Amino acid sequence: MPNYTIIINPQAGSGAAKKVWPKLKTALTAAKIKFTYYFTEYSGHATILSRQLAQQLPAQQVSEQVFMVVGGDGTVNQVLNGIHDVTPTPIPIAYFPAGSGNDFARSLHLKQKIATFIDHLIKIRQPSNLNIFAVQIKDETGKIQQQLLINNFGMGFDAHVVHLTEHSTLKAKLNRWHLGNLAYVINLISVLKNQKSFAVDVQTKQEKAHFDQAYLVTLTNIAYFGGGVPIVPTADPHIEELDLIILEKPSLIKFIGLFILMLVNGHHLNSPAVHLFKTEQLQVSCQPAQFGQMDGEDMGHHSFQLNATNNQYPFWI
Ligand SMILES: Nc1ncnc2c1ncn2[C@@H]1O[C@H](COP(=O)(O)OP(=O)(O)OP(=O)(O)O)[C@@H](O)[C@H]1O
Repeated sequence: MPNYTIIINPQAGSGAAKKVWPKLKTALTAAKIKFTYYFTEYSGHATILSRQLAQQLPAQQVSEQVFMVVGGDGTVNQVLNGIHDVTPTPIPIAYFPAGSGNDFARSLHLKQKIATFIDHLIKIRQPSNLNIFAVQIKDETGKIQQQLLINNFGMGFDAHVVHLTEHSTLKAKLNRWHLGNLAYVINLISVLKNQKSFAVDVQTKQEKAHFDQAYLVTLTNIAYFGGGVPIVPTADPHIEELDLIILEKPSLIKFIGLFILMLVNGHHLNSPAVHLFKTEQLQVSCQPAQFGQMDGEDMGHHSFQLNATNNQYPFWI
């Protein structure tokens, strides 16, 4: 059985992770699982903390280590970015979902029930490789960021919703009644009123495309975004594939119709206003500046240029 280094984000799920941790800790101890644990202390700390902890591991212990995340999609993203290149053999990541949206867990059917999680954990013998994306993000200042992502990168509509939600107290208030995702729905209405269309250029290995009236541009590794909205039902992290969906600005009535189709049967993908690229490498850029989101984290307001490729990472799930 591996040694677990556990990173808990006490803020995830507006405190859900902090609340569940004592019960999870008791269950891990009862199951005789070996672990050490650390709480994140500020936003972005999971990357720094996990990196430091991975760097401190004696070489002979690396093959027995698993890093476990107790938090949401953003914390998994940060731990992955923290540890992925520290050791010659990547350290697998286990995950107990305790965030607000938990889209990564949803796409992998991971369990939030402690007993089921522990039962499964003790049966795992080897990691499973999943697809992740390596992205290079350049903004209008020329600043380049290299990041790994597990779920999606969005420009425009979805990122605008994330921006408003992350900058309001509504999500925290609603999370008290386990209704945090309602904050996204409420902000979605405000974004519907304010989001303008924008220009997007796409280049894949196979084709080039330009859209003058893009509204939502989302590169995704999984079926969901925004806490369970099935944006690309065929996207699957078990498949080495980049899925880019572009929605051209629809009328309000058409948007509502597409949204209903998306929730009901995924037939929004058949609309002429929706364009889906499935590829192994792509470049996408937007003009003028738009809000961006990566794995549900606000990336600010920029004219992004994105380069993305597939990668594989071992998960202990
Ligand atoms: N101690 C802390 N204080 C304040 N913010 C923190 C702390 N630790 C982590 N964070 C930040 O909390 C944010 C949210 O984390 P996370 O995405 O895991 O939870 P969530 O948003 O509730 O879940 P999901 O992404 O699944 O919707 C991240 O941006 C992270 O940097």
